[in-house]
Amino acid sequence: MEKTIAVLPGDGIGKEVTESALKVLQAIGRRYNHRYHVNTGLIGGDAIDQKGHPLPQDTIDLCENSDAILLGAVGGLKWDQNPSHLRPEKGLLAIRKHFDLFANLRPVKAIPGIISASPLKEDVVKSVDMMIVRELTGGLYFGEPKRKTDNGAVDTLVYSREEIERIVEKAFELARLRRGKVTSVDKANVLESSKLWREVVEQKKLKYPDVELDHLLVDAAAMKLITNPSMFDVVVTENLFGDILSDEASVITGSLGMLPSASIRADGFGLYEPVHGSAPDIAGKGLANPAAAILSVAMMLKYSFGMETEASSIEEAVFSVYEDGYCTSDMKQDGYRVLSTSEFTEKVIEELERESVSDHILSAYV
Ligand SMILES: NC(=O)C1=CN([C@@H]2O[C@H](COP(=O)(O)OP(=O)(O)OC[C@H]3O[C@@H](n4cnc5c(N)ncnc54)[C@H](O)[C@@H]3O)[C@@H](O)[C@H]2O)C=CC1
Ligand SMILES: CC(C)CC(=O)C(=O)O
Ligand SMILES: [Mg+2]
Repeated sequence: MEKTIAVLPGDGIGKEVTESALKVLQAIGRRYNHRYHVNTGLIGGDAIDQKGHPLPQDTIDLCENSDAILLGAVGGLKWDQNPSHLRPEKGLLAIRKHFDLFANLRPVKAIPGIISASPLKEDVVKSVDMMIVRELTGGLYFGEPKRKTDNGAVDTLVYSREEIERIVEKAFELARLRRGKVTSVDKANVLESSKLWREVVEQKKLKYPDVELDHLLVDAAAMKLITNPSMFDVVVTENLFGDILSDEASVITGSLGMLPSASIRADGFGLYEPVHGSAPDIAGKGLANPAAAILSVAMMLKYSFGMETEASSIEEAVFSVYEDGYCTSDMKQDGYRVLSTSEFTEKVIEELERESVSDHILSAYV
């Protein structure tokens, strides 16, 4: 099997964790005899500095000619005072819109082997396994008018029925493959866009009588994520709410550095990136947890290439490192040895290669 991957490291720790992700991807290639052709492109602050645009045309061309996109993160203090069109984040929003990557999947699971890294009580988090489905190409981040003057500013939260229908359909379909429950999160007691959201969800429900549905207002959902996170199977919500709730949900795992994401469209083409940002506060120090980027590779193999076995082997390898008593500094626990980004990555690769040997031995007998 051969695939071409566009790799966009971006800024800050995006570069560091993408390096880890690529090492694991090549280890998967060795283990399963796959060939991954990697082409690297510029996005975000680096692209502004080198090309004068947060998403240069040659990066778009590179991605158009690839089977999937792996992205690190964008942003940094250096560009925070830039005019809006020259902020790194615009590059990320632009690539999502360009490729119509409307469905952002953010899985949140308790991490076996280091449950205690969560600041929440073990009996609250131990069985958590949710999928946050965030609408990614509409809402407040893209609505017009969007402008600021000295005397005021405006952003516009707009959704069409079709934009809501397709993300809600995705959520119900995913719920059928999981535990059969959708929780729709909105602010229907105030926002007109949420009132339409809730109407569409109720209409879609009629097509999925086998799927359980409940609605939560976003403020109540934020509270439930802490008090009763295991109530959630699939959570579907709009762009801004999903952005905020997924960072909050990362607490359950013990670190934002654990959360991968898939941003996909109807034909399965996708962009895979950690939920976290460029973390300028720890960039360049070898402290970044690469797990989110590594698990994003697993999501790419699963959602864009249908390689469930290969995806599971990455997840098992990551979890094994924690079970063996290792972690990165963000998950620091008594009794665990703290590893640097590269040391943690090497441990994951060792686990993948160890499993490979055991597969080989097993295949000799079955
Ligand atoms: N997808 C993307 O490219 C995103 C970009 N950003 C950008 O990132 C920059 C920094 O934003 P922040 O609000 O600080 O968010 P952030 O997600 O970069 O960091 C938040 C906190 O989590 C920690 N953290 C994040 N990832 C980590 C990892 N892998 N291992 C260990 N610790 C980790 C950071 O050290 C920081 O204390 C900004 O320019 C922002 O616009 C923010 C979120 C997502
Ligand atoms: C530029 C931001 C919207 C990135 C972010 O926070 C996210 O996608 O989670
Ligand atoms: Mg975010």
